[in-house]
Amino acid sequence: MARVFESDSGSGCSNVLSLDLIRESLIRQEDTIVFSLIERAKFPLNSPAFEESRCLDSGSFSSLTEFFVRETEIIQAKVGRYEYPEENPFFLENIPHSVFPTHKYPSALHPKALSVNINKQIWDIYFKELLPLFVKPGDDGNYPSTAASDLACLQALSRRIHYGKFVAEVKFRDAPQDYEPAIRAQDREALMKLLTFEKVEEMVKKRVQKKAETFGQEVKFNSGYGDESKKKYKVDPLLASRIYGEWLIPLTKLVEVEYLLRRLD
Ligand SMILES: C=C(O[C@@H]1C=C(C(=O)O)C=C[C@H]1O)C(=O)O
Repeated sequence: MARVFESDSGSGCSNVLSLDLIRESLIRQEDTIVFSLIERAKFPLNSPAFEESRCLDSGSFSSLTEFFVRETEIIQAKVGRYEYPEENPFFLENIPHSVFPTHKYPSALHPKALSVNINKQIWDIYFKELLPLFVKPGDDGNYPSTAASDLACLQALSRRIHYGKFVAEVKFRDAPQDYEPAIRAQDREALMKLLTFEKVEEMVKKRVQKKAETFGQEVKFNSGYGDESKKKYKVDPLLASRIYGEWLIPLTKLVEVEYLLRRLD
C-alpha cells in the first residue's frame, strides 16, 4: 500500500499531508476489503474455529482463530509490521519489535495516536455481527483456511478504520481554528459534526456496492450478460454497502474523534 505521507524534502521533518491522497488510499483499500469478504464467503461460518476455547500446551485457553492471529501478529511484528502507524495489532501484549532495521519515516501523527486502538471492538463486531451476515451458516471443518481468511478480513478492516487517525490529522491541520475549541471542550458531538462529510459517505457506499457487483459476479460465457436479474454475486452488493454504512464508516469516525480528543495533549 503506497504511503500517504511523503517526507518533505526541504526541511526533512515536516510532512506533506493531503486529504485527497488519504481518500485515494481509502478507495484502494475498498478493493482489498471487498475481495477479503468474497474470499471469506467461500467458507461457511465455521464457528468452532473462533468460539471454542481449548487448553494449549502453555496452559492458557484460546480459540484456534485467536491463537492463529496472535502467532501471526508476532511473526509480522518481527518483520516490522507494527512500526507503521497504519497497522495496529489485535493483541497488544507481547508484541515484539522488528528484528530487522526499519525505514524510519517522520511521524505524521501526534504521539498519542499510539493509544488509539479499537481492535477489541472490531474483533467483537466482526465475529458477532458482520460474519453471520455475509457467510452461509454451517461447519465444514476447514478451520485453518477459515482462520486465515478471517485474519485477512480483520486486518483489512482494522487498517481502514484506523486510517481515521490520518484523516483526522489532515482535517485538523487544514482548520485548527475550527477544531481547537471543540478539542479543548472535549466535545465529541461537535468534533463528529466538524469531520463528517455526508456526500463523501454516500459516494463511498455507492462505490462499494458497485465494486462488490463487479468483483463478486459469477463470470459466465454466452449467458447472463444484459440480464441483471439473473446475476449472482458471491457477497450481496447491498450488504457490502451496508457493512460500510453501518459499521466501517461509523468506526472510522469514532477513531477520528478519539484521535482528535488527544490532539492537543
Ligand atoms: C474518512 C473521512 O471522514 C468521514 C468518514 C468517511 C468514511 O469513513 O468513509 C467519509 C466521510 C467523512 O464523513 C473523509 O472525510 O474522507
